[in-house]
Amino acid sequence: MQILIKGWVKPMTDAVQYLKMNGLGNDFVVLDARQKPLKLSHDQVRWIADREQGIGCDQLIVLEYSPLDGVDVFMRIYNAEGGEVDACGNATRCVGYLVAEELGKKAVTIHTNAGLLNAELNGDVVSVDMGTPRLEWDQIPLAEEFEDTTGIELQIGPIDAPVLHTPSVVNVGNPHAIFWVKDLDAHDLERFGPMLEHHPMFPERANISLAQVLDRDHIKIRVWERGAGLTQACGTAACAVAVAAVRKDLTDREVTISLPGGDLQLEWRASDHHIIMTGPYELDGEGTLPAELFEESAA
Ligand SMILES: N[C@H](CCC[C@H](N)C(=O)O)C(=O)O
Repeated sequence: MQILIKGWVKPMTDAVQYLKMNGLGNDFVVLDARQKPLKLSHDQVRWIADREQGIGCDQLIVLEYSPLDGVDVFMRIYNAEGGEVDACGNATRCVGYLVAEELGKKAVTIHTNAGLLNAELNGDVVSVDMGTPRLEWDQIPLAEEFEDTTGIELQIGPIDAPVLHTPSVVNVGNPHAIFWVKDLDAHDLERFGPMLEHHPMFPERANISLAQVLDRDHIKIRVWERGAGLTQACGTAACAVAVAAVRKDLTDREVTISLPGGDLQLEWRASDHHIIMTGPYELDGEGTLPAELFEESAA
């Protein structure tokens, strides 16, 4: 049986084909492991994600069958550093497109470790219901208890002269810390990102966003992603920032989030507290992984 997704024909050979996709420049290698299960080691993921030695991507996405009835696909997500994570907004739009095209449906259900996500294909954009945010300190999670997660106290910098910051924290299937700034370009995120990602306050580390509110319906952000570093865009960060901005009454519930790679439309719906993220998807190409990549696992 062959699966045709816009020309991505899976020959029934041992070669492992992949698609290259991106959401606003946040790029992915997508493998379809539904016909032939794939068990990837940390090192194999890192090789695939490596932009010099391998194929190059921010995240590796593996499609599997979901064990749940009525669910169209299971989406497994690995960061470039090799670890598996539970949510990836931009990739969810890309997978939503792939599976909707393949099944000839407009709306599909995607199973992730963070829960079931509904994606709807509307021409050149996909809208994803990313579910409801988790807002309690132990759901982020944080190492210390905070009543108000719209602004926690975070000591950063040298022991003898620490600087107190008060980021907002939100979990949208993965942990996010949002630092509100007046001028996005005045901060060296490449330098601060890794320190903040690994701050002891975040036992599962965190995705770090700098957010500049431009208007009640527009926020500009840059993101240092956990396990991937600076990316052109981060869908879950856009979701987290939109939720945090409403909680702090900085914006209304429908907001445009501008990232270096482009804009996402976000709504944190008042009726059911679901986060609806709408944005583009792009199919960049396809290829075949080298057979030797899998020889080591046979060894
Ligand atoms: N780095 C994220 C996963 C990818 C998120 C991002 N690519 C997105 O579009 O949401 C994490 O470790 O939680």
